[in-house]
Amino acid sequence: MWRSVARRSSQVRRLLSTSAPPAGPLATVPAPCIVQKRGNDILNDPWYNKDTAFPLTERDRLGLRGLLPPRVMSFEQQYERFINSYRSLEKNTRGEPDSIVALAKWRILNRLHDRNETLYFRVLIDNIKDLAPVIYTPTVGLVCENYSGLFRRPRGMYFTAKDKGEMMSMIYNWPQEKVDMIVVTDGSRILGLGDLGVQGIGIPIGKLDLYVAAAGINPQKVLPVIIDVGTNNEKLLEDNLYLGLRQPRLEGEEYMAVVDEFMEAVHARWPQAVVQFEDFQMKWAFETLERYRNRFCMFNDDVQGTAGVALAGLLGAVRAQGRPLHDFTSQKIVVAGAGSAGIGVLSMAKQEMSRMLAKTGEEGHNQFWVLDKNGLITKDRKDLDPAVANFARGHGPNEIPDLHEGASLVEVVRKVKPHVLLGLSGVGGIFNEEVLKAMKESDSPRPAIFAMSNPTTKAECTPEDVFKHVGENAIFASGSPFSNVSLGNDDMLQAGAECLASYITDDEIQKGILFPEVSSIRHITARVGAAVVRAAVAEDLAEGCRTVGPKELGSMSESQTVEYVARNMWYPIYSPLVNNK
Ligand SMILES: NC(=O)C1=CN([C@@H]2O[C@H](COP(=O)(O)OP(=O)(O)OC[C@H]3O[C@@H](n4cnc5c(N)ncnc54)[C@H](O)[C@@H]3O)[C@@H](O)[C@H]2O)C=CC1
Ligand SMILES: CC(=O)C(=O)O
Ligand SMILES: [Mg+2]
Repeated sequence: MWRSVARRSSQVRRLLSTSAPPAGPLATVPAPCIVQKRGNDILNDPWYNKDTAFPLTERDRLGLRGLLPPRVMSFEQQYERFINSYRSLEKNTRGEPDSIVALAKWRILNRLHDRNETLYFRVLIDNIKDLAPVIYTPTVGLVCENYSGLFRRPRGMYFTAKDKGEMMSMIYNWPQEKVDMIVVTDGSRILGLGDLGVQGIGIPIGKLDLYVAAAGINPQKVLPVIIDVGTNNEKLLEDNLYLGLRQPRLEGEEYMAVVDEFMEAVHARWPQAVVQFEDFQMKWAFETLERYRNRFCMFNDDVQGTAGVALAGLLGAVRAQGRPLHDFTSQKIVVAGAGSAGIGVLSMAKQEMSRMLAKTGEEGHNQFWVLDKNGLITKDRKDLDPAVANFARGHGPNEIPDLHEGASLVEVVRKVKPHVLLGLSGVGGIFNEEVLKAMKESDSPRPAIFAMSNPTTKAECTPEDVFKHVGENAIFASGSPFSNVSLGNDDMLQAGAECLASYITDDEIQKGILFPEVSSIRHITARVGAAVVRAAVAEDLAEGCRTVGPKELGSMSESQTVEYVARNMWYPIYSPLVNNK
């Protein structure tokens, strides 16, 4: 999961301190890599392929002599060559419509990804700020919408309703022995773009690319997955070129049986793999989370991951007002969107408030006003989902008089005068001029506006709108590249969120900077990762890895844990290849 803060350019600057852990490889001599292939099979495998950079000795060893042009290029020369082609493409497409340029950039990167993973990830890591929006939101939305037409080569695995009874054997078709991280979607709610069926596979692919680049996950051990149970998108069903099942979505027990079989198959082959659920429509997001969270190593990123990062932003907003963190418990928060993401954020914010209040023994109140497509949600609403009912406004003495069921956003903002206005509605532009002008009357000296819906066209407002209508002092955050590596349960998420929030200095906070600069993301993920490891150890949930067990993790100091995490991050360098066929 990733996002960052949008700010006026005058406020943008690099944030990292020099004491951050190293982002590059720790060993200068890479360990050899045993390869079972020879000749063309190596050139056609993007994981082993080095293109023109195979040294002559390796060409001899691996049966490559004569299969490549004679000149041996260095990694650096290959890198420069690619960057030059990328820059030429930028130059040549100047003035073209944004979507054409975005897809052209995505294509050139995708071709490199299909050919040479090591070079692809080095390019991505070194240019993360420029390229994250190409491999993830907003371009990934466009890619998903056009996936069937753009398709050239498969990536990841495709499980469908027609594979019932076969998944346990299908899972062994994946060529890698070991998988650590799976991102899976059923394509039912892709960003704010709705049901895109099988075309939603672009999301797991893009997210995993970010995890490799930002968090140092080994790309050989990740698996993007789509579970295709059909689509209710009429346009796709009528499209002859659509690559998914052309049938309406399975529902109820039939749907659940397919996802159950997939989870059992994954667990049978890789019992320790983390399975991240992504972009499932709300009902399935919550149902699968409840169903699997205690049986499998899984989490839902839209519900839990978003909450972790949003909480870090909410805590940052309190600091930006020059108030102690404890004052978070009295922040008035209006949320537009009561879906998987909105309810996830609200639940975590409520937990954090309760935790803070428990320390001082104070009593808390409902600090949230939640709206969905039918306006303000109150206890008068019929057929309320239990997850949403927790946040419905009632009729008690702490309620604002005449804020009725279904009240409009502008009415709610005018009457509540919230400290924070948060959008996770999937509807572009709903924080319009009227709503933003109402935010000017906020009880906070620095009103915070979080327009978190993706892709960009679905953001509730732009930063320009905010600074124009709310004022110079406003704080703005949006959904854009930033990675979160928090896994599993809520305490670990909380630790990650608090670490992220604490990473920003008071000076930066005063300038309205709530999240660190994305170009230095590897340094930050090492620290957030270490905070999560320490929380897992404290909860007795850490399993460790190879020779480092929970005991060793528990005896590490904070800085040793950061160093341990940084040392275990994958970094793209060519390893000497040794044949074993
Ligand atoms: N920036 C980030 O980190 C993340 C952003 N998102 C974005 O959040 C959006 C919503 O995601 P989900 O909650 O999973 O979707 P969802 O479909 O589960 O929920 C959408 C909610 O918005 C409400 N809504 C629709 N129109 C509205 C309006 N005019 N005013 C107020 N509420 C309205 C719906 O009634 C529903 O409660 C998507 O655009 C997604 O891309 C989701 C996860 C992470
Ligand atoms: C960022 C994300 O997870 C979403 O927009 O769904
Ligand atoms: Mg998502």
